[in-house]
Amino acid sequence: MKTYLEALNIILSQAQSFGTEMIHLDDADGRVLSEDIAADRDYPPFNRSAMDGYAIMIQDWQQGIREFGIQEIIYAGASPSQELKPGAAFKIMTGAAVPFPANAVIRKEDCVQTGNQVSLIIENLKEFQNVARKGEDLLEGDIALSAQTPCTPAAISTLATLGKSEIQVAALPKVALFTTGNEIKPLGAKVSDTEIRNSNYYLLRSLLKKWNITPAVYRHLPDNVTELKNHIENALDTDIIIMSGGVSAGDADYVPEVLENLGVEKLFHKVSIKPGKPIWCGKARGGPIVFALPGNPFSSFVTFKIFVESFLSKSMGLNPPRQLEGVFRGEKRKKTNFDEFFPVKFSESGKELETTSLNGSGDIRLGINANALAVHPAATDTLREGQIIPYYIL
Ligand SMILES: Nc1nc2c(c(=O)[nH]1)N[C@H]1C(S)=C(S)[C@@H](COP(=O)(O)OP(=O)(O)OC[C@H]3O[C@@H](n4cnc5c(N)ncnc54)[C@H](O)[C@@H]3O)O[C@H]1N2
Ligand code: MOO
Repeated sequence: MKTYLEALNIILSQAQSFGTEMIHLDDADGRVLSEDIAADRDYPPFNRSAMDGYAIMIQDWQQGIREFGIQEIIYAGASPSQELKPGAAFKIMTGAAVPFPANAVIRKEDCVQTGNQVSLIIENLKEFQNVARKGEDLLEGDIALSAQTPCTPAAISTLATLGKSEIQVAALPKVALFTTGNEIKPLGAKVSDTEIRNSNYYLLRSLLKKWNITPAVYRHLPDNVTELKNHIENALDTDIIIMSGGVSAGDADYVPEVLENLGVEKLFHKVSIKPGKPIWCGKARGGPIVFALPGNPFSSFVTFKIFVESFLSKSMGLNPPRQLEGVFRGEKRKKTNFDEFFPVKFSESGKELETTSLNGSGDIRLGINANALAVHPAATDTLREGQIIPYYIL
């Protein structure tokens, strides 16, 4: 049986770009740039006043002038009608261009204006005080954002500043999602005493949404070889097939055999982890990678986070989810000799990890208060207070 790191390496070696596409900036949230973005001009594009105040020539200050006649008012976006004269000041607003030969701005609070005269009540003044100089953020042609930058709010704001209303981003994969199981009913349907509702559809849909992916194909399939075969076969033109349930040892766990009979080459079946041991992963030649996740809700969740997200990250040109280290609080035993993933809450410092409640991988609340998944390493029987362990942020 593979360890999860071995399984992860196999999955990462399958990662590949899904191409690129042009999108509008309105739709860019969470997408990943696939082009370098150069500054179209210097930024700031002009010497920009950082304060509401008065713009003067430092040379006047150096010659001892402390009282100036106000020559003109400059609002943001405007230019003065005449060049600044010696001994004069412009009243100026934050964001306005400080026009040559003005080269210092004294903020309003440090001045007293009487009629059309302004007196400076400061001790020192430096050249370009309170002025953000043209090009000090970026020079025209500088790379402002490089390919593979995620479109965070800050990146989107920068793109807007640069006038990029259309951007090239990594294309999203075409995903088929199948849940399986005769006992699983859709929301709204009547459930008998032995049936349950289809939470994994909503779980996996929600996990995909974070990646801006909406499954192109979705079906709930019964534990029936013919139905499984027909629907999976029809989805072999996608980039990724994600399935839940039907992968362990039960008499109705047909998913691995159906996939193999369809020519999907097995990459691995079973990984030495808990939860998620029965995961099956394969690749159709020239077709999709298939993640057949175990049906228990917490198992589907963990295997999606560890395996599917790593695959998506690398394929989209992002760094895979990072393994961090934290200090375990409490005591935890394990019976298996597998790596065990368990839900934890990390403290504000991000360093202390406290176990949150979970009643096995079938717990319908999936360790709901957790913000991270910690790893109880295979070789350690008992985790003790203060032990350093790996974790992944959820
Ligand atoms: N003899 C063995 N039995 C089991 C093994 C094993 O190694 N030997 N592994 C266990 C482990 S670990 C897991 S995890 C489960 C995984 O089983 P399957 O992937 O075959 O999943 P199912 O049997 O179809 O379902 C498991 C569990 O999850 C519920 N489920 C399934 N789909 C959904 C859904 N869409 N929404 C909500 N809940 C779902 C299902 O009703 C079952 O309770 O196998 C163990 N058995
Ligand atoms: O590994 Mo299973 O995923 O515990 O229930």
